[in-house]
Amino acid sequence: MPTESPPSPTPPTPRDFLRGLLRPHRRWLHLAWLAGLGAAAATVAFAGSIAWLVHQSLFAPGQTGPWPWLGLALAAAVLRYGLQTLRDWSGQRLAFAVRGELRARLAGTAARIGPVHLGQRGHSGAWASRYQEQVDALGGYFARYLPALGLAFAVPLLLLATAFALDWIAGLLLLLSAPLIPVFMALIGMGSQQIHEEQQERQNRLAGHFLDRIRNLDLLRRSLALDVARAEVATAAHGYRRLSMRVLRVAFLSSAVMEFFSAIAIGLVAIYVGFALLGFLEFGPAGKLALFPGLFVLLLAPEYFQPLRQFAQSYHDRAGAVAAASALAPLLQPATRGQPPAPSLPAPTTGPLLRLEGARVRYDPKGPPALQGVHLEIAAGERVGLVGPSGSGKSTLLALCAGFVAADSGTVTRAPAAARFAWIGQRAHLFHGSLRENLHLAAGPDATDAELATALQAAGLPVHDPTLPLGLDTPIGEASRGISGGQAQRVALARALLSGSRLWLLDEPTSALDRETAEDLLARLLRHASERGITLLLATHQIEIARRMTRILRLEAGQLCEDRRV
Ligand SMILES: Nc1ncnc2c1ncn2[C@@H]1O[C@H](COP(=O)(O)OP(=O)(O)OP(=O)(O)O)[C@@H](O)[C@H]1O
Repeated sequence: MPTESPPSPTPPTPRDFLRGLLRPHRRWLHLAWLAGLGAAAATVAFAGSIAWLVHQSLFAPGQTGPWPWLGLALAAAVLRYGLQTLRDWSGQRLAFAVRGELRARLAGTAARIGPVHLGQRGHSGAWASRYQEQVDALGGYFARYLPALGLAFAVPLLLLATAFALDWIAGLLLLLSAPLIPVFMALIGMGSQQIHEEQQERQNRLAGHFLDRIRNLDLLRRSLALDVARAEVATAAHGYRRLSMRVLRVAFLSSAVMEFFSAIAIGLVAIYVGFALLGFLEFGPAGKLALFPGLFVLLLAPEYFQPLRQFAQSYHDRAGAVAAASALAPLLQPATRGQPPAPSLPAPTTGPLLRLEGARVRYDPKGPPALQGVHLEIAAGERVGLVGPSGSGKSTLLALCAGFVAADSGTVTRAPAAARFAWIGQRAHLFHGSLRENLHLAAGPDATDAELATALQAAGLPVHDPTLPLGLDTPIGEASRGISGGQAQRVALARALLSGSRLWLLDEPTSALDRETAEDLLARLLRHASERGITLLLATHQIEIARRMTRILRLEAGQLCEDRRV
């Protein structure tokens, strides 16, 4: 029964994405808010006890000693410090948990969508930048902005209620000055978000740009274009620096606006309290304002603005996080158009290893299919050669069997023995690390050095080869730097042997090698496969290689046009 591709899901908005990230870790935010509120209550106790202490020592010096009030002030200060530390710590815990989970999801998505589709969601430089910098860019939002957001409402309300209880005019002054700040902050914030988005886009481009040039250093040197490449990287870096300075300017501007308005408001309260205490103001409660409530309110005024100030300082964290979220959300989409999850048919316990029924693969929903109407059964132990002109769909058929791409129509059924496979392409993908580490990727962490050496020997690369001076400890650079192409393919064969897979998918494994090395590698590959009863699917342009298989499939324009046993 054919399956059609569902419409591609739209990524969540940045706000929904951020909300989704927060949901499982909400408790840390609640703890931060509670600790912040507790710290505000301790601040009220501290200001009250200091104001009372001054009042008593001026107007009733002999009544009670200063010690109880000093003790209370000290206890309140210590409590406030402790609770503020708890608030900051909970915010950091929240950011830590969210970033860890997001990185795990990104890595999981990259593994799930596989190598073919990974490139469609951004080049490797952009993935690296998103995995590292853009996930980090969310840190400030969770560690500072969200705790500050809740407290920017709750703490001023608590202090405002206290101020109103002491003197309603002072309370009114504070109340009227507060809304100015969010209004100006919002105006600045609108511009800041756009700059953040531009900055992150520039950062991605810079990472990709740099990586491309590093990868192609040999080519650039040979074509004498090093100076041009250097100038291009310098221009891109300069653009990024200019944009970073704009981000900083906006951050400073928002803090300055906040400081300016809070200074004016505190000044107003101070003038009111001062004039009322001196007896220049006769109206309302000002006429009979005593030192205790006056001083209490004056001490509370800067604290009233403190949460708003923190909110303002962390506001650009929000802009940065929204920009990062809009880049990260599409990466975590479950599937894009044309690659729905493969139909889940019960895995057969007997019968063919792989069965394709009317399989169609389309990379571009509007373009022609790369494969269509492929009906095929491959039995365990078969050695199948895939031939056909360039672009006929050989690699796509291998990718479909591997599960790197899904059929957008038709079905692919894999027997349990095909769930694990080894892949050898034109160039082995080796990672920066030692030879041992590269082999452990396939063999698992428990494989012994003797097992690794045996596999290398079988692949034609003895561990005591003079070109491997440090044996299994020989360092290998990314893209197999430090060893030859032939040796890299032998490492790939050793990995296939160590993996214990019953199915080997081979995409022109010898095409980049000289004739002698290619012949040796192919002979070893076929010998080990037949000794172990391994099923082979080998794409090749060389018919003489295909003739060494037990079956030949010919593809043309994505269709299977010949299937013959040799
Ligand atoms: N990742 C991709 N995204 C978009 N189109 C692709 C992708 N990979 C392959 N194609 C297209 O699918 C078609 C089949 O390509 P495929 O690589 O499977 O052919 P091939 O027979 O392996 O070619 P070659 O022998 O040159 O490697 C081609 O038209 C190709 O342009």
